[in-house]
Amino acid sequence: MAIPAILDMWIWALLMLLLALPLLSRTVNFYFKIGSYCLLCLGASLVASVVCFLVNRGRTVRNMRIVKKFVRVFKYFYGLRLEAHGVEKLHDDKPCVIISNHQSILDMIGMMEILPKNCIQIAKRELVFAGPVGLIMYLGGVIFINRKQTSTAMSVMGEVGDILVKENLKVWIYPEGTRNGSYDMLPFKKGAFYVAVQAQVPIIPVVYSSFTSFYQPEKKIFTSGKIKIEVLDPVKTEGLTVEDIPELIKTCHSAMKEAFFRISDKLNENRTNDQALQPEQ
Ligand SMILES: CCCCCCCC/C=C\CCCCCCCC(=O)SCCNC(=O)CCNC(=O)[C@H](O)C(C)(C)COP(=O)(O)OP(=O)(O)OC[C@H]1O[C@@H](n2cnc3c(N)ncnc32)[C@H](O)[C@@H]1OP(=O)(O)O
Ligand SMILES: CCCCCCCCCCCCCC(=O)OC[C@@H](O)COP(=O)(O)O
Repeated sequence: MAIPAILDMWIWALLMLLLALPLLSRTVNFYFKIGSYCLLCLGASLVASVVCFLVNRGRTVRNMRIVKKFVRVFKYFYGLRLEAHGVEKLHDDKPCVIISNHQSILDMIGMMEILPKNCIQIAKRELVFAGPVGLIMYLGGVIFINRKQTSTAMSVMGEVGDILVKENLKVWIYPEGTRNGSYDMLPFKKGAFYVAVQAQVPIIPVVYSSFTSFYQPEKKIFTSGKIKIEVLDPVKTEGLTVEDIPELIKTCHSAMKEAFFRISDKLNENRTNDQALQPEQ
């Protein structure tokens, strides 16, 4: 008996939907999680801004302790387990430049997990306009730079170099200069190294394992997962000058890249060969 064409079409449509459901649910899950993360950031920023005003009455790096308390809760909402090693290297009450790889807007969770006291951050200027998120960054002492204008960015970073020792501050900079979700590390921008050499303070590299085991925006994947954090040994800059900066960058980049592949490797097992993190040849 021939199935009426209209019924046949509906059966096909239903079959297609059932087949697409896992993909659909993955995509729905991805946007739900990212959307909720942004809303969480906005809402928490608003509340944290009020608390910061009440407690510290304005812009001060001390507000970052309040930000930390809020952001450190986020990992539980997304089933992210963070495992940090060497964090004690950040607890020296002395100025330094902290540099770390930058993979996504989720990096805030990893940063706030280990952010030491009196540590300001360098951010792109656009973020100051992200509503309450920009407000809480401003209140927390974040320094905003215009990446499109090297000269002004350099002078702002130069000012950072001046206050580090004067005010016993640390500064956290993402030397890749932008989010990088690839299986590798981008070449480093030079600003962080100029600041460290100018202030003659150590550079402390921090490496986060690849998020690709649980977070791949291009494939709409955002599941629970594990982030390994490794704080590497401080790199001295005493006695160095701007001529030493290219070598300094190479030293930091290769140490971080080695650590990145090492701590990401285990998260790599279920990845196809061509995608696997390939250690430097
Ligand atoms: C309560 C709930 C809250 C929930 C919400 C969360 C709130 C969280 C709160 C708080 C945490 C906030 C965390 C914020 C995170 C934000 C992340 C970002 O936005 S990352 C993007 C911005 N960061 C960077 O871009 C830094 C890295 N970039 C640099 O350092 C660059 O060097 C820069 C921008 C200074 C210039 O970049 P170029 O693109 O021009 O490239 P180059 O190659 O580095 O420099 C070009 C030439 O300028 C010279 N130069 C660079 N810096 C110099 C300097 N300081 N002095 C002299 N010359 C310098 C270099 O020698 C080079 O010259 P020759 O080509 O070698 O001849
Ligand atoms: C009013 C609009 C509000 C929009 C919601 C804001 C939610 C923000 C979530 C926290 C952002 C934390 C800072 C961060 O990680 O920014 C990423 C930048 O490095 C991006 O640089 P780039 O675009 O990769 O060059």
